Amino acid sequence: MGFKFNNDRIYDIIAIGRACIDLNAAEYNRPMEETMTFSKYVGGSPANIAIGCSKLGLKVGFIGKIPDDQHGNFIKKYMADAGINTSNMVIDKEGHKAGLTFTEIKSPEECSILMYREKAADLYLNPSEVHEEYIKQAKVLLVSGTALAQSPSREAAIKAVGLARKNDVKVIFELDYRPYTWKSKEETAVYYSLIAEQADIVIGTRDEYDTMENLEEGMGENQKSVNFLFKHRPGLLVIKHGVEGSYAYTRAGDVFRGHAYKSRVLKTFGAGDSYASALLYALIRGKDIETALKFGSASAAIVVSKHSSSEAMPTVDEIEQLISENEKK
Ligand SMILES: Nc1ncnc2c1ncn2[C@@H]1O[C@H](COP(=O)(O)OP(=O)(O)O)[C@@H](O)[C@H]1O
Ligand SMILES: O=C(O)C[C@@H](O)[C@H](O)C(=O)COP(=O)(O)O
Repeated sequence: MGFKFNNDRIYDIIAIGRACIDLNAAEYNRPMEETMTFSKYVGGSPANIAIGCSKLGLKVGFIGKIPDDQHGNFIKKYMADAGINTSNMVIDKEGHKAGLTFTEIKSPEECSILMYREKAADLYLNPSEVHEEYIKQAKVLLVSGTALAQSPSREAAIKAVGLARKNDVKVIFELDYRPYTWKSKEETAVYYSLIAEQADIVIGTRDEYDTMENLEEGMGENQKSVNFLFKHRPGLLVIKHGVEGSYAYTRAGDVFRGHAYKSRVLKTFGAGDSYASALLYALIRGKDIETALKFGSASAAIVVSKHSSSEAMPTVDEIEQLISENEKK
């Protein structure tokens, strides 16, 4: 069973949200306090997903705001070189800076991120900088939950969803909960449910669904989330459970399980973004949901074995090879 997209569009997917900088610990197995060297990559969940999709061969566009400085130049050039259309990446003229994410690799299982999101340029994307002419050229609009954290980026993202709905562009909501940018969990739940109810596909971890439902982490249940969201617009819900794998629920009542693949894990971050890019690639290319879950899991297994989130995004061949090696076992 697959998911139908509008095929007469220039872009397979347009993502809206942050394009930032990741500074990943270049020294492994030590706390950040003792880490002296970091490697720079483009980061930010929607940018990572856009890069992953482009590397898989999809035609990708991006809507966002980047700083008017060396980091902004780096982000724009990297994304353009990755094949992404950057015509709707607006340069901030008010002195806002790039969001920075430092990562810590204490052990393959114990990783964390430290985000600098104060006055990040992406949060200043204005609704007037979101254009219907651009959005209507896409099959899919990918909205990152973090874009809803503050105004005016919040209104920009809500406008984009409205334009997508008006122009029959499928809305994919990646919950992408980063507490650093939000004022309160109560507020997060309000905006998350508002957009999830209007989306065609929602993707998130079990904890992120708990946040959307305004529950303490660990208190939610997949079936209750599914019952709630299928009262609204979504046709497909994807709930991720880390190394335990993931589940996809369809409005028709089907449930599919995706298993995580064994990997030589270097760090855990990057799993979610690589998973989303390959899952969406597979769905957009008309593959069935079970195959899409395999694509997502295989892509994540590859990225957790590498140092970055964006640069490490795999090719279709690498993903297919990992899947077929596991099917021979
Ligand atoms: N340690 C791991 N080894 C292999 N695959 C993993 C690992 N962690 C996560 N994955 C894969 O990545 C997917 C998304 O990971 P998850 O941790 O649930 O999301 P997020 O990174 O957004 O928190 C999982 O469903 C699984 O397939
Ligand atoms: O999303 C960010 O701003 C940070 C990412 O760029 C970083 O690489 C990361 O944390 C990715 O983790 P994931 O959500 O597990 O894919």
